[in-house]
Amino acid sequence: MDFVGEILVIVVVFLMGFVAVLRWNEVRYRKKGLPPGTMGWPVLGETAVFFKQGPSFMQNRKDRYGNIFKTHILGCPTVISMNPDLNSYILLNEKKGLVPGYPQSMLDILGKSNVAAVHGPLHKVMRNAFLSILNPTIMRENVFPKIDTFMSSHLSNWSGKIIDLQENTKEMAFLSSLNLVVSEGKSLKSEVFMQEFYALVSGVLSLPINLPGTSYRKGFKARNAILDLLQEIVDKRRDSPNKHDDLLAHILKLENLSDEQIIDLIITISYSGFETVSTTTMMCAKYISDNPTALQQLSKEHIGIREKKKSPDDPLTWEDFKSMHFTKAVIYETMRLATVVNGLFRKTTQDLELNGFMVPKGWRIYLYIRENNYTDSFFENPLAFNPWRWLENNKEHQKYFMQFGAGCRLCPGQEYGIAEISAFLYYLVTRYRWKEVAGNTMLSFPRVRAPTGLQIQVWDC
Ligand code: HEM
Repeated sequence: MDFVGEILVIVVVFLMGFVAVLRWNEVRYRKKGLPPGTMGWPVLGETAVFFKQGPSFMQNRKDRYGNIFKTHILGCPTVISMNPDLNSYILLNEKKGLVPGYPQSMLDILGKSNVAAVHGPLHKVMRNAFLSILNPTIMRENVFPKIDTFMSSHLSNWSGKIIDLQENTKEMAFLSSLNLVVSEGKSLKSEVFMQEFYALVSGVLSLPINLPGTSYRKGFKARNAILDLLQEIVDKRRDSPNKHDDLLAHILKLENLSDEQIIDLIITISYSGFETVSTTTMMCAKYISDNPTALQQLSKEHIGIREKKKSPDDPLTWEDFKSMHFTKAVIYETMRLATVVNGLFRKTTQDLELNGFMVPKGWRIYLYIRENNYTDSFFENPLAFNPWRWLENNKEHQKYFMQFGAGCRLCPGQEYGIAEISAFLYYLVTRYRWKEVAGNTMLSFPRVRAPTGLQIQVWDC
């Protein structure tokens, strides 16, 4: 056989090998009653194509198999549901064996007491702890004034500068919650802390492959560094006679929480409000500058609040925040149109029948909620930025708006997050005018992000 012939034989053998492995992987998941779909490669499944194609991966499979199908992503056999009513049912029925099913990477990196990952009695303990430290009185008297002071200072001296809103809002979300949770945050090498935190965030949704250079390995290392920093703060606090006025002081008053649970709670607060808040804030600024009528109405609301104050520099009050109805509508509409949260993960604790399909025990379910936001029977003219729709009395579409989740997992940081974004927008709109600099492009999946940043040129009002 000549050289070309040998190469051909090798290629054919390889191709046959690939096909055999793919086929074997399909056959081993062929159980009666499972939804239709494909499983891809052993271990890797269809993760790469899922991330690469995002919404079109979903649409292709929906066209081929219907709105419930199986696949293998992020290291697990997974059923994807694009059925809005089934998604609501799953979120409202955790007790029927539909518990959170976030990928292993998230549990390893955010900790095994992370509220969003645990279920049963531990979930109750951690969620109650969370709700008690962000209760309405603490929110009004302690948290909101701090958010306001932080935002007022964060948005000072922007005039004449080019600001990268993506970087800036990330920094804002991280520092704002660090400042609130541990008041030592600022003096505590916050730059080092921030870099470790960014590495932790990138590892949270990754394949759990612990090899040098993987996001998972970097995220895990960052977790350990953050654990050391936080443990040092907790130890010092316990030995300190000084009084502190931050969320950690409230957390340390809670009974029956171990140090590990306290630290996981701090990481959860910082993580949960990081990407959601920073992305929503960045996209709010983008949408209002693209929609002059919305910007005009927002300015009117904010200037109205400022004009009622003795001095324009007086801080925002809780009552001011509560009166910002149009601001809240802008935030909701931004979350809908940009789809800050694409989907939620659940896991079955027993074999379950869902919509006529069998989902085996231990499988993941990915509730793909993105599509609801662009369905015209839920949101008329869904591709238009229309904050006014949230001021109407139509509650029907709100049932399908799941950006804050639903049921016993409904986001407990919702008001805190909206307060941060509202205060940011207030100082942006009342102090500055801005214009996007050319060359900004946006990607929408798996995260909303501007690969080269979102630059704006800023002037004083
Ligand atoms: C615009 C901002 C935000 C969005 C879009 C958002 C979205 C969500 C969603 C969709 C869930 C449900 C997850 C699930 O069912 O698996 C959730 C849960 C959660 N969120 Fe938020 N969130 C935001 C802000 C925040 C903030 C600022 C915090 C912290 C202060 C926070 C803390 C949490 C926690 C701890 C949970 C888990 C609750 C549980 O499992 O009981 N979130 N969030």
